[in-house]
Amino acid sequence: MSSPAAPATAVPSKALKGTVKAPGDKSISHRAIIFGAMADGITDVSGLLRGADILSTVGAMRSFGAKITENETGTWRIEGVGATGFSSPAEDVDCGNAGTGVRLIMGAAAGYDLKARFTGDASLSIRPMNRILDPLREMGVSAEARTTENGEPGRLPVILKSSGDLKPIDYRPPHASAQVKSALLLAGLGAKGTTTVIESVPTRDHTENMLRAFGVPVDVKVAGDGNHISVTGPAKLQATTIKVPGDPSSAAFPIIAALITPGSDILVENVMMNPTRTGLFDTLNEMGAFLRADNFRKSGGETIADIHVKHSRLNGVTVPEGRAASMIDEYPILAVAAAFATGKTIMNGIGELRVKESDRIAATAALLSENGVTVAETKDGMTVTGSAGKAPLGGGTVKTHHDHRIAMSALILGLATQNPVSIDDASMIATSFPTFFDLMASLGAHIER
Ligand SMILES: O=C(O)C1=C[C@@H](OP(=O)(O)O)[C@@H](O)[C@H](O)C1
Ligand SMILES: C=C(OP(=O)(O)O)C(=O)O
Repeated sequence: MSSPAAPATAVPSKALKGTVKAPGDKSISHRAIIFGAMADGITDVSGLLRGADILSTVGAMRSFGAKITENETGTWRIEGVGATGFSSPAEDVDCGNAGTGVRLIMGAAAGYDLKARFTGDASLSIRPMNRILDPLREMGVSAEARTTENGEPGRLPVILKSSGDLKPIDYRPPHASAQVKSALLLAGLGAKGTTTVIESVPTRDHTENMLRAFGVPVDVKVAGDGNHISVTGPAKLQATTIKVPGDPSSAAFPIIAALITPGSDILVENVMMNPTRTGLFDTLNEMGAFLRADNFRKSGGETIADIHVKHSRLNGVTVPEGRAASMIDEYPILAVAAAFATGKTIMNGIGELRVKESDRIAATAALLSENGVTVAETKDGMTVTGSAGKAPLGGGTVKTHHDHRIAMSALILGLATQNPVSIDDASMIATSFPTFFDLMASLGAHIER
């Protein structure tokens, strides 16, 4: 994104009170737009996240030939390309700040006869793409990518060329990644035969669930060496109707704000409780948080619930490494909660955080130490020493490195520190949580822009 930097400051706040609704899930929103664009017929999507990442995906899908409109009630209508297939975009496909967007779209595009050039913002342009381009090349795709000045290959811009006639593969990604799994399953729809992704650690299963909703069989075999997830191509998607549930990764911000701000008592409604996404809630429960999920119901094929949260005394814990995939985007905000706990919170096996929108281990460690919290960083983890309920000093100005989750985590910290916490740039928050400021203000949080 090229919007000008927009500093913001969180001021120590009174107790947070009230009821809010979690915004639409980002992962499910990307998939709804991409799958709807590929499908035969008209897909209606309600509850879509209106974040900048999703708007980039909408733009990308239009450039491949889908017709997408939003009506006055906020429902999105997608007329998919169906049997015509994606066509080569006339312009660069700019995926903005969205790793999920660019990786899933490159996988989907690989299944068609086309050529496309993919670009992104400063943050996306330094994130690794060979994790999907290498297996796509094995399937027969030609992909040229940039090598950085430091010699790191596989960066955007990427020029992808495919005949659409792909070879199915069996692939075990070296990192736990739903984006890699999803890209390969989408490419597999265009291959003749069965493409299998083998996951040693399960990652979010939204692609599997949503492909089934679009009429594509997805086979999952649980074996000793992991889950074998297969699609058999050529396969066609049939348009459907999607209701997007609320995003647990966004809900994490008001939830932790309430846990650390004395006297708080809030309800966050509409939170997706898919077990591949709820590792943070398990961890907070182990830390002794008052967190009660209630009113479980089904929405858009997922279970959702309302979460009641009260300010709590937290204890430090060791987060099991096997849980990382189910809370991968929540470590920066967990580290903020850990700053208030009694004892140390040890987070290991999270090297993947170094290749997100920013190096989130380094950025989180800097965020905390700038504000008087003791934190030790390792190659693939960090340990936070909590203040045993005492408000940390605060007063720092945090560098957000084009990273929405670092920006929001710093502002939440500043609601419960002794002094205000500032950030250099709040503009990226709109990528995943465009209603963050209004939602937090409705709970009584004092954040100045
Ligand atoms: O598939 C998805 O929707 C996502 C997968 C995760 O990335 P990785 O697959 O790189 O772990 C996560 O960090 C991202 O926010 C969304
Ligand atoms: C890592 C994230 O997203 P993406 O990979 O889609 O940029 C995130 O939202 O925290």
